[in-house]
Amino acid sequence: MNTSNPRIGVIGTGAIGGFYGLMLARAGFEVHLLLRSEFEAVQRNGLQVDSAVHGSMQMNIAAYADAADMPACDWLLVGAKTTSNAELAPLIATVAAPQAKVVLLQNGLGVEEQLRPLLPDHLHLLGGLCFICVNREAPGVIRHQSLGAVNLGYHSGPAVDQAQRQAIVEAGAALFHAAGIDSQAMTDLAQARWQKLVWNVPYNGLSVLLRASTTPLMADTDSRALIQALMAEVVQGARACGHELPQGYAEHLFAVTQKMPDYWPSMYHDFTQQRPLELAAIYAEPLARAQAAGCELPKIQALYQALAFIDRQVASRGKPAPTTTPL
Ligand SMILES: NC(=O)C1=CN([C@@H]2O[C@H](COP(=O)(O)OP(=O)(O)OC[C@H]3O[C@@H](n4cnc5c(N)ncnc54)[C@H](OP(=O)(O)O)[C@@H]3O)[C@@H](O)[C@H]2O)C=CC1
Ligand SMILES: CC(C)(CO)C(=O)C(=O)O
Repeated sequence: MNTSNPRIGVIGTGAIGGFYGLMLARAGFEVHLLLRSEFEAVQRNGLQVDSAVHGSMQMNIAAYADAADMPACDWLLVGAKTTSNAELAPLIATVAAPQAKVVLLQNGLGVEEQLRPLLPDHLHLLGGLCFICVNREAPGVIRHQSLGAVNLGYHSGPAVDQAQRQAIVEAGAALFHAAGIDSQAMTDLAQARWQKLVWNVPYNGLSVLLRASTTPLMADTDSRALIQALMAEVVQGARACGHELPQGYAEHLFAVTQKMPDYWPSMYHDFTQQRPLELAAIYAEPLARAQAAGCELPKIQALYQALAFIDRQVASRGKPAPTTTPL
């Protein structure tokens, strides 16, 4: 592998993949983007990120509609939704250089465990937790509203010991640093995935169920109370599974969200676009793990059941007419 100028492939170039892909390309890295519905637009016009933090950025970056056409990459950033991972596994294997690092830039729990058996053993698998507000606005156009950090942790692969695992994670964080992105090398990916759920469990699901973005969700007494109760259950589930989250973490996230611009979580965009919701990774897996540890999470369970109904309705009926559109 090329350590001085690693080749970076983005598998699934949507909001997350496009934002980080463009930032890395802008920093001088060789970046290759795999796209599907937006391939022609990006090949024709390049990729554009309208960022409230970095300004408007536009770049022509090598774009592909077929993974077989991509060169072998040292780092693969998976930016597709968790619902696509199984179908993406053969594409990842096709594009990966020997001993490539595959980084799942995704929310939820159990995503690495689901993908691992579908990948060749010689690939390193990492998780990446993205603290950012981005969404696709038009084909090849991404809106970046705020934040941007990516925290990385090693999951599995040929690394022989903890020192080697940590060196790989630090090398990944260094790539993001070089692109001006905050990134921490984490030692405990499972804990970090639970921690991120403290935000995603309440806000992602409630945005779909109540058709509301963060500002109205935080302004209403009942939805505020519900957010706090859901956050408390995630903390409880994490504890039952052996992950004691930092004291006051839920309160911290609540305060951070109050300072964020009004935001529609990515699950809401999936709902309005009639795409499958990331329910397995964000709800079913944490519920199953907590239950296996003897811990019931009734409010999360109820939210999950309501969302599963909506998800099935969308899948079976096609387009519902959303009552609200994202801002
Ligand atoms: N958006 C955000 O602010 C945040 C998102 N996350 C997480 O990041 C992950 C990605 O989310 P996000 O970027 O919002 O998702 P998007 O829907 O914006 O992007 C997903 C991309 O993957 C592409 N894709 C899916 N399957 C394939 C395939 N078989 N071949 C090629 N491309 C494919 C989609 O293409 P197509 O257009 O054809 O569907 C789309 O471009 C999720 O797990 C989400 O929860 C985490 C933090 C913040
Ligand atoms: C919590 C938030 C909004 C920003 O950190 C995010 O990362 C998400 O939408 O998943």
